[in-house]
Amino acid sequence: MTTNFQSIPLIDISSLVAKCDDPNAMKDKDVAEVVRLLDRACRDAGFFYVKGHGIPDSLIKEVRDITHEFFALPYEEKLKIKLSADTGYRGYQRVGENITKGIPDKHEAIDCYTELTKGMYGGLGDPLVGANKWPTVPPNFKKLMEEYLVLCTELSRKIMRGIALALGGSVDEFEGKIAGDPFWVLRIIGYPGATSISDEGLPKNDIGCGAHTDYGLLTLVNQDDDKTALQVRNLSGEWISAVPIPGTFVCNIGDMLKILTNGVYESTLHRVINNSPKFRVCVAYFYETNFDAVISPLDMCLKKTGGNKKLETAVYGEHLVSKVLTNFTY
Ligand SMILES: N=C(N)NCCCC[C@H](N)C(=O)O
Ligand SMILES: O=C(O)CCC(=O)C(=O)O
Ligand SMILES: [Fe+2]
Repeated sequence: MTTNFQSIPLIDISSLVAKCDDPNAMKDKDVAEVVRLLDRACRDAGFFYVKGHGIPDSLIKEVRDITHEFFALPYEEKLKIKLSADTGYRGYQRVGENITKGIPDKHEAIDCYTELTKGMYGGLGDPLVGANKWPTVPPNFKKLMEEYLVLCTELSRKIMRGIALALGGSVDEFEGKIAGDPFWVLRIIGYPGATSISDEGLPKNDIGCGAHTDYGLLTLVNQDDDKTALQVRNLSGEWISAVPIPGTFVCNIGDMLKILTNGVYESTLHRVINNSPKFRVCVAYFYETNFDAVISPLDMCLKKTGGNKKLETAVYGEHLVSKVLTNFTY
């Protein structure tokens, strides 16, 4: 639904993280307050920062540092894990290879997904079949990212528990058939620094990632804390910067959660412009539904919106595959 928000709310989720698996969680006044703040943030902006998430700052920082190290390698080294249709769209893409609304983005990235095998889900996932392409330099890259993925999955499950309560549902509303077996996407992204100068004499850059929405339930953004580049669009079309706040993740809602809530929560448009002269990295973890989940508005959300189904039913895996196939020219 989104509003003319001018800033992105920051929520301390420590009580939710500690207690969301306790059957009496909602009776706890600190949890109830987090739930209320989540509801406000998801309605107003579809974007929020979280602190008190329990993932060690040292690990979050190591993930960004190793990402800087990888992108600083010679191009030939990075090409050893090149992404193509043959790799199931997994691996490294150079600057300009990913396309958003027809325009090449000024970013390079490694894309990883839950591994799929041929014929799984009746062939729905076949374009994405393959093993992830992890770099062998820096040597501990795969191990670190896999450790990080486990923690992001667990944290996302907990935030989704809070969101389920925020909608007035049961705590496990998004488990079972919706996301009892959540698919994940990891995008390890590098944005080259600005090399030109604006009329005002400031560094300026091309668009690092064009305006888009995310595809699934919830995104956790781990961004460099010394460059402001991520921008979120409010109702009047103003771009509000998600200024880095050390120790936090930027969280945002994806298309599947928008459908589930019948638009009560928005998958807000956002884009990236790195106007800093320095190279910026972001590691974005996407917590998605089950790959084959059939997603339509929940009854409790239909009730909140006058009973009319505003959004079409979607199959998550189809949505993802159609996006991935248009993000590349092959
Ligand atoms: N898995 C997710 N959400 N990836 C977001 C990528 C957004 C850019 C992409 N070219 C696009 O147009 O969607
Ligand atoms: O670089 C960022 O801060 C966000 C990237 C993003 O929006 C995405 O990969 O979907
Ligand atoms: Fe995004």
